[in-house]
Amino acid sequence: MRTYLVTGGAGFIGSNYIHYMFQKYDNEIRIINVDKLTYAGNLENLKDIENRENYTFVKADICDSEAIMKIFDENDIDRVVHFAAESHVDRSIRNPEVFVKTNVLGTLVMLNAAKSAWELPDGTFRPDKKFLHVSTDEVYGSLEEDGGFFYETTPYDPHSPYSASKASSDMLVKSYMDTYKFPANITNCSNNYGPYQFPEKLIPLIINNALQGKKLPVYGDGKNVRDWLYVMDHAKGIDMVQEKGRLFETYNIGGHNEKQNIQIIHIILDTLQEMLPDNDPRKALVSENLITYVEDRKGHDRRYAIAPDKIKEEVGWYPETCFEDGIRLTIEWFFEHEDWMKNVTSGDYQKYYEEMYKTR
Ligand SMILES: Cc1cn([C@H]2C[C@H](O)[C@@H](COP(=O)(O)OP(=O)(O)O[C@H]3O[C@H](C)C(=O)[C@H](O)[C@H]3O)O2)c(=O)[nH]c1=O
Repeated sequence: MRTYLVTGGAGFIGSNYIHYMFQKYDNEIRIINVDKLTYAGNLENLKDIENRENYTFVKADICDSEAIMKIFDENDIDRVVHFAAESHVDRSIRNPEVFVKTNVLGTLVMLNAAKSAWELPDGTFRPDKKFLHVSTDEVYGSLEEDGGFFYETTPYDPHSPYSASKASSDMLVKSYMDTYKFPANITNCSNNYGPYQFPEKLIPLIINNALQGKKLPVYGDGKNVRDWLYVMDHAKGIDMVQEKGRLFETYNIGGHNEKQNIQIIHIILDTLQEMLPDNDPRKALVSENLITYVEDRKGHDRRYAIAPDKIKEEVGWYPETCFEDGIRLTIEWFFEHEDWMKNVTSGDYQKYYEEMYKTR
């Protein structure tokens, strides 16, 4: 039975990946999930699988090399899938340090632990051990409004402290592959959306605010473009890259679904109107009048878009969920998980939200 070590498995993408993996492999795999449980990590995301015999949760910080080494000492890990990261651009602009610590140093700890567990005396690695580093398309910088794509060969040009920290972590993984022939892959994904996403990110924030009749903050002119990827498609892509991709390669994973932020907001409002029953009091609150143009994000990247070629040709992956379906599935999930949203937006979230939008 293959054993996976998933870092950041209680977060948004990590928890969806764990769900995907158990749906696909059921009892054929074992998953150890190591997560620090920051504000963005939530064991509620994994409630339905927490009692599985082939699942273990370890609360630890990936920067704690002793705790990470212990996991490798006690388990014969076959696959590492490294999600754990600070991920919110706005937070990185306000407080970059924690991004460098978790994203850069934490990745180094993971690399060192896997290397020392998997390395043979002759400097080669035990067969069939693989490390996958989950990263972002933001490392490539920003595209012009009217064209072009990010390719795996596009030079890195990160702009925010967040993307700079992810670019650094990618470079560390690359250096381990180049120097030690460490068996790894890097994936760079576009903007994810779907169940369990923390409402600091555009889509869940807009859904949550609209349902409460709160203002919908649009940064700048609202015409920045993101390439939206349904999170379960991403989970499938990661698994396919790890099993079918060429070792040492980078694969971009994009939604091929470019939309301006303002378009996203209109689609959400229309879909909410359509899905809410007439007798639901929230229906009257959902309105375009909530749209509020606010101060732009500093250094706001204009456009991200990923070329479809490499992962499709080499691995056979493509995004299966069209945005219309993905957004309905997401909204349906939020309707069914009102308590989840209430829990994650209580306490510190209010403080964060008020501070973030004080000047906006
Ligand atoms: C929260 C918020 C955002 N925006 C704008 C800013 C962006 O142009 C777009 C999406 O913002 P968000 O913060 O959701 O995501 P990105 O900054 O594109 O970054 C995200 O996608 C990449 C791939 C990652 O790697 C990041 O980890 C992930 O956070 O909406 C607004 O206009 N209003 C708002 O209230």
